[in-house]
Amino acid sequence: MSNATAEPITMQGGTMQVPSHPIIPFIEGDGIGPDIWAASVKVLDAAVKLAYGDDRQLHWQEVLAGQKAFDATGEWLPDATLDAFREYLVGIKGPLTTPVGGGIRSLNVALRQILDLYTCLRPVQYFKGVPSPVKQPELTDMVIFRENSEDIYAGIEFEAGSEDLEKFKQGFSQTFPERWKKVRFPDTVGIGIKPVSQEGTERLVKAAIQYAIDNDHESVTLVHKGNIMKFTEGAFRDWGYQCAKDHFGATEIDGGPWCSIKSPKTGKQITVKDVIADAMLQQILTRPAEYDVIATLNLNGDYISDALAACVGGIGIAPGGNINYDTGHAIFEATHGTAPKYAGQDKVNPGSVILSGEMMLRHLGWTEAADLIITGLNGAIGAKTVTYDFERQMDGATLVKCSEFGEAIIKHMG
Ligand SMILES: NC(=O)C1=CN([C@@H]2O[C@H](COP(=O)(O)OP(=O)(O)OC[C@H]3O[C@@H](n4cnc5c(N)ncnc54)[C@H](OP(=O)(O)O)[C@@H]3O)[C@@H](O)[C@H]2O)C=CC1
Ligand SMILES: O=C(O)CCC(=O)C(=O)O
Ligand SMILES: [Mg+2]
Repeated sequence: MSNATAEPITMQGGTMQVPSHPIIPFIEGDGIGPDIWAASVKVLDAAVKLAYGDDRQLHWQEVLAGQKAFDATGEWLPDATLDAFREYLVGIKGPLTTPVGGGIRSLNVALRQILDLYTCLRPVQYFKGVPSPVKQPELTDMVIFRENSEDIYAGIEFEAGSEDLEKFKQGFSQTFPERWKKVRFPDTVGIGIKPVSQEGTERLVKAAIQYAIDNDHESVTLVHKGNIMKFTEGAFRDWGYQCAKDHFGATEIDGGPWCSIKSPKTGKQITVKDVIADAMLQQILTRPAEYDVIATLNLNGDYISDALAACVGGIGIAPGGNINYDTGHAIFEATHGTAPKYAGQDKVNPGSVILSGEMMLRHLGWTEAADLIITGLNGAIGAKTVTYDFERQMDGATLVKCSEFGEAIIKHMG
């Protein structure tokens, strides 16, 4: 163990300053969270050690959320946890449970909203050898920019039969009597509100286009259901194109609305296009090579993330990060949830959190350590030492536990 002092990551003049021994807050998570975290932290520490010896080290600081927090403090998301993510800028988390129907609202969504982590960044790539339900999984190579702060995830809902709904109904039906008549069963209805703003759209689309420029991508596709939800999803499309023009000098192709940007880095053209979400969900199976960077709204992004993860071998290796590119705040986390039926069995694939950690290392600029994780993961999959989710679909594979898969990744790093 190094004796160097642990320090916070800071932002100075819009640039992230990463000390050699940064303090990284982590949430273990509910359900399968503790199993996955135990395996993942070993992989992340091993990659850093192998890449930098004693010169660098991640200093983990546990913060509480979910059941563990409630049992210890009576709060599901204690202020101390939010303060730690605010102060230390970059952190990582396991999945947290959200009850369906009633109960607490999503703690995962709350973290994103309170810290204004407006981008949910979810890269989807194929690792050779991973079993997949599609014929050419290697054609799926996309990066999802899911808007994380708006849409129906803002949680403005009125429960059927509640006093609040009665108040909402009164105000709405008096102000907009013709529209209220369109509600089919007004006595038993529950209502949700879907806010989508120009500012919210613009910062997300700007981040997606900048990412395409920085990482030499060919296209950015705005995915929406704007034919039906004209002033939310349709506006997302229009504001997205406007953003491409205003901030990146995009020009229309053949009279629009598709447009093209000349990359200031490579001089290549980047196409900005759009597609309606249902068509996109069939085309990711039939023509995945046509999609590259995806910019979409919150709910679409949630559905698309899991669908694309399935195409490249499943949610067990689907990573993500929730990022505010302006303040530098970021929390990395798997795409999957708490899979409660597997909790405590040391069984599931820790790949999603390990790859979320790999994204975090890359975000910190620790690319050598990040690269070692990819090498290790490819090695473990290549050797067919895999967890149940892969083993059940792979010929001649050796079934290993969650912890053993982490150890196999470490073994194959160097
Ligand atoms: N960001 C977060 O913290 C998220 C939290 N959630 C929450 O998680 C809870 C459970 O949600 P649920 O809908 O069951 O979705 P989950 O993603 O938790 O699980 C669904 C299925 O996905 C597969 N799976 C999930 N994780 C892994 C893994 N690490 N390795 C291998 N397979 C995996 C399993 O499939 P199989 O049965 O085929 O083995 C599992 O049964 C809910 O409360 C939900 O709100 C959900 C998503 C994100
Ligand atoms: O917060 C939750 O429980 C679910 C969130 C989710 O599915 C996601 O962000 O992908
Ligand atoms: Mg989801």
